[in-house]
Amino acid sequence: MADRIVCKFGGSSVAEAKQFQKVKAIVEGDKRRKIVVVSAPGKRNPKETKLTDLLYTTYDLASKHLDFSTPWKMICDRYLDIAKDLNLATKIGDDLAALENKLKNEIDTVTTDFLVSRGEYLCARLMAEYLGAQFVDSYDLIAFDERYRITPKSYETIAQKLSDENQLFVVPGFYGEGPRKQVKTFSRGGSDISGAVLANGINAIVYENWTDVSGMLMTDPRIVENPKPISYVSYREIRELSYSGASVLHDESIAPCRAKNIPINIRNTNRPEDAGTIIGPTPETTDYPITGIAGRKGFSMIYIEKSMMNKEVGFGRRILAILEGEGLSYELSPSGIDSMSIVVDTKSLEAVQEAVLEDILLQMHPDRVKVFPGISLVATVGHGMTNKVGIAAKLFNALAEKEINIRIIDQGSSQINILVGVDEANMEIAIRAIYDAFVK
Ligand SMILES: Nc1ncnc2c1ncn2[C@@H]1O[C@H](COP(=O)(O)OP(=O)(O)O)[C@@H](O)[C@H]1O
Ligand SMILES: N[C@@H](CC(=O)OP(=O)(O)O)C(=O)O
Repeated sequence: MADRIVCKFGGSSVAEAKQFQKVKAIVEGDKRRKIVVVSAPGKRNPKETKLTDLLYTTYDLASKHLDFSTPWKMICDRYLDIAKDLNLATKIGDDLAALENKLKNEIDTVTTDFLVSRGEYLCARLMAEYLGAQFVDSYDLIAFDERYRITPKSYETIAQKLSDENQLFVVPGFYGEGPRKQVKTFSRGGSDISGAVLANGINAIVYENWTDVSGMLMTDPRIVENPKPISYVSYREIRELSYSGASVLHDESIAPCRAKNIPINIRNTNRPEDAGTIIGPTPETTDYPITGIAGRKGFSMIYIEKSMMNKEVGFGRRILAILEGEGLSYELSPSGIDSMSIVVDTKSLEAVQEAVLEDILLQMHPDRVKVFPGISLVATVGHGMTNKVGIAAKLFNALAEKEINIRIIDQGSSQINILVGVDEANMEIAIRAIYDAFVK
């Protein structure tokens, strides 16, 4: 079996014709790069809107029978410019006109997921023509079951449909086939998952994830100026970091690679000479006790207080059952003797908050129940922290010096992640304080 590489190019790597040219040079630079996955064109500058967001706006307007010409024209211009600048023969204008017609005259037959998926679909069509590669639709490769899990059959389909080892394939990221034959997208940033699933399906020797930074940095470069790069990070560490907000890699893209020990290499399309970050199975010793810091906003804390709670058998289980009954998943649940806090996603809570609180009051008879919105979670991650004395003290001291009130503390049993909950307004300050304490 020949060694093959799956390479995924994110929105920033396909934002315009000159980025397509860089992609071509990269793909042609290593003959093992046989499967190319693309996102929809991203921002050409920080002020621009991602094409995926323009598609969401277009759908929103079209479905309300409002004028969608402004975002739609921006979408069309992006594709037409790329096709023109690269002298492509594809009649992309015809595809766009057909889509526009559907939006105007048959909007009831168009779903959000279908329209938004066209961002990746059209980009992949252009890329396939530009690279002289075979286009394969991800709808024909990746299938979801009723609970939106990727079906095991998908991996067999991928192996079979992409079996020609001499062929270069281009596949759109971000979507697949839903359980009712509809187009179904992943969550935002999901092209990373598409690439990982294909890497698993074809037993790739490496999954390359090409973006606009030279690998994973110790924290978000939009928060700390020039954070130190990470040359190696374990699957477990990256999962904690990406789940907690390190948006460079979608957290659900780790499992498909981890299952087959396929290393993930994060690389920079604008600096292909940089080695980037390798993500692999084993922990490695690093210069610092921590590997990275990440933060995510948008959480709420449900706080429940009841005297003698610890003696009430099944209290925690029944509270969680109430959440389950409303289809609400929870992130973490630090508890005391007479109190319990449950951290949930604010947006998901909003839809069911009234029902959840009513159920808790009626079924659990608490002394007090209150929702605190506006919480962010900051994760400090690293194998180097395990069994090391003083790490937590240093971290809390750094936050205290900045007068940041800690709302939640959770050191997972894995010991490779210390999570703190702070007010959203303090998230960036907290990340900078922790970075300065451990790295500077
Ligand atoms: N720890 C981190 N290391 C590197 N980049 C990070 C980190 N946290 C957040 N980012 C951001 O992730 C961005 C890359 O992800 P994304 O915008 O999804 O790229 P793409 O369009 O290539 O998929 C970087 O430009 C950077 O701003
Ligand atoms: N285009 C989709 C999927 C994706 O993965 O994009 P990117 O690779 O640019 O993060 C999104 O914006 O969510």
